[in-house]
Amino acid sequence: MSTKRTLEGFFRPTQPKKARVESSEEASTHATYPFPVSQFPPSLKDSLGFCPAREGRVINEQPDLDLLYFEPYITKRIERELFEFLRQELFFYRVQYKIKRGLVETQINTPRFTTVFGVDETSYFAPDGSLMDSKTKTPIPKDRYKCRPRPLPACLDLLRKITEGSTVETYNFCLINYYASGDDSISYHSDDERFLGPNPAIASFSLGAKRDFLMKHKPKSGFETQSATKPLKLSLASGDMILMRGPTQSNWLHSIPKRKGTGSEKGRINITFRKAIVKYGTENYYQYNVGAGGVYKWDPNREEMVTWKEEAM
Ligand SMILES: O=C(O)CCC(=O)C(=O)O
Ligand SMILES: [Fe+2]
Repeated sequence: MSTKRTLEGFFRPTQPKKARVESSEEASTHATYPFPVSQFPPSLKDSLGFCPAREGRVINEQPDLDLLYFEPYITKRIERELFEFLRQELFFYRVQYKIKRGLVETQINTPRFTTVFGVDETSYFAPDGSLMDSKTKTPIPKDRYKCRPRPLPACLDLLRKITEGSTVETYNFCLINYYASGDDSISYHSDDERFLGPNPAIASFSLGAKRDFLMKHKPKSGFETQSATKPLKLSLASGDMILMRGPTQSNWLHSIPKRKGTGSEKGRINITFRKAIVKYGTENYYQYNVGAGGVYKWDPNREEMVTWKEEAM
């Protein structure tokens, strides 16, 4: 063995426990990002061209329900790589906020990691990353938003375009949840905010650990007779995508309940694509998915989310 190789071996840094995910040289940058987000490696980009892997199955046999379930959407060949890539490349938040009911103020700790990209229809990002007014095509006034909207990084924008093609809908927002373990959850809610317009379509991807997705009809008011609806339980697997559309959001609630000992500790990423039509939607999404706290990033050596510090880059 030559001296050179011996020395190289001596100085080689200790390997991380898990090999880092392959990532390409170019990355998406923006003044609002804490750090650049890598582009998909060619292996991922090429295989996404073959998605959806299956046709969607319509689930609409109950009142006010219209789902299109792709089982899976992301081909088996790449779902693991896509999960590892996104978990490693994105920045996340653990948002805290206060709600006031009457005189009582309660602190809410969002029980999952979140992040968001996008801007509502009244604005768009110019190629240089600046925000423009959709009507006048001129730069927006500095004070239009209480938050600092972020463009979708190239990797998520590619997935958005593919999703638009297969759902025949358009989206300008990408929200991401990371459920680190079975203790992370989202309680029963519906995504029928007025800023999404009537009958919003929401495309929701699952990657990583399998988790139960529960749906139940909204309670009827006291005067109405209880409609004959059955709660629904879908076991969402890595690569699956569920499109919720039509009257679904205004009539049904959905949740990911806490779960123990079913592999949930391996972590699950949920990606939703939505379309916000007014400025308030942008402010709401950044308030509840970025907030004012610190940045978290996946640490491949510790295999957990850790607080990210600028000097660590
Ligand atoms: O994680 C999921 O599958 C659902 C997430 C969700 O409902 C939401 O972010 O509004
Ligand atoms: Fe939701």
